[in-house]
Amino acid sequence: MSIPVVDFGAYSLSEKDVTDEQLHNLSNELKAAFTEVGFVFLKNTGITQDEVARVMDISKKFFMQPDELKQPFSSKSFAHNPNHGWVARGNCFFRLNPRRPRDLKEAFHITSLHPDMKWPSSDALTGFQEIHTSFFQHCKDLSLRVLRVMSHSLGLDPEVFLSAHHLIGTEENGTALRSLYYQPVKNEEVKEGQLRCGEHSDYGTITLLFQNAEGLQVRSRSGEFISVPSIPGLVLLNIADLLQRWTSDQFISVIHRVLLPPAGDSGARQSVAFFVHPDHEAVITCCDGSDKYPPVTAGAYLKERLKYSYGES
Ligand SMILES: O=C(O)CCC(=O)C(=O)O
Ligand SMILES: [Fe+2]
Repeated sequence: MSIPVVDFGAYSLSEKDVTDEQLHNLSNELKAAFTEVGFVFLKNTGITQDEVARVMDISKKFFMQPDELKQPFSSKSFAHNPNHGWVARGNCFFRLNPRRPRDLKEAFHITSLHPDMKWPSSDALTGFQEIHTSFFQHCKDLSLRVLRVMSHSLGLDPEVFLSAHHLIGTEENGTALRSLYYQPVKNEEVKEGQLRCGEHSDYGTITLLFQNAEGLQVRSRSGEFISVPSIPGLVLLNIADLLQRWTSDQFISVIHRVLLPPAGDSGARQSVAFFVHPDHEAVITCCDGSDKYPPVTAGAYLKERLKYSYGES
């Protein structure tokens, strides 16, 4: 198995709209990837490698600061949104596979673009808010385009997924931009079984992923883990659990993980993930009209998943 590459140029962010024929072709290519692999590389999306590099550079400047300077931006310290902000390495939040020791990483989360949110703004971090906000918007725009193609590929009303994603960037929706920093690994400090990111599947509808180094592995249908290359300029897109449920298991959400670097590799690794979730109040019902899964609101589903994974809501 390898991850297919699909040219999204016809519906890139620089295109106003897509023709019926282009939509039809894109639908066919993406449907094959979503039903057989669950992951796909998109090229020519309109999100440029320069933008990705800017997000990673400014994030890295934030992460490289001493903890005292990051602490004021700690998640849970925001009254408006407990998911916004810095999550320190070693935080109990970071155990995507609860059977393994904590993941070796730290992160900065953005879920709300509410004007009252507090952002790092020291001279060294000039542009942090603007760079992240603009990237969030581009990821949102691309995700909505992908969701439109998806509903087309299943022969559904074009609005069926889109109408449940109106509130991205507000308190009423769980979509998150997560900038991740995997620190250099010193072998003598690693616990048995510890990874950069334990085995898991994502919770929402789709995830966009940008990475600057290898390490990601995806589990194939036959059960073996396949290494995914890191290809600058391409967007890695995967199906997450709620969309698998929504599509009555037609689209598959697959397990993935991030390995430790090979012995002797003392490099850090960065990635940026955009986890798309429907609006908290959206009711998710099997789109083929079956009752394979009972209806659930996206907010209740997310809360349950977080409780199970992290023992918190
Ligand atoms: O860093 C990566 O490449 C993947 C991270 C991931 O899968 C996640 O945070 O859900
Ligand atoms: Fe993931």
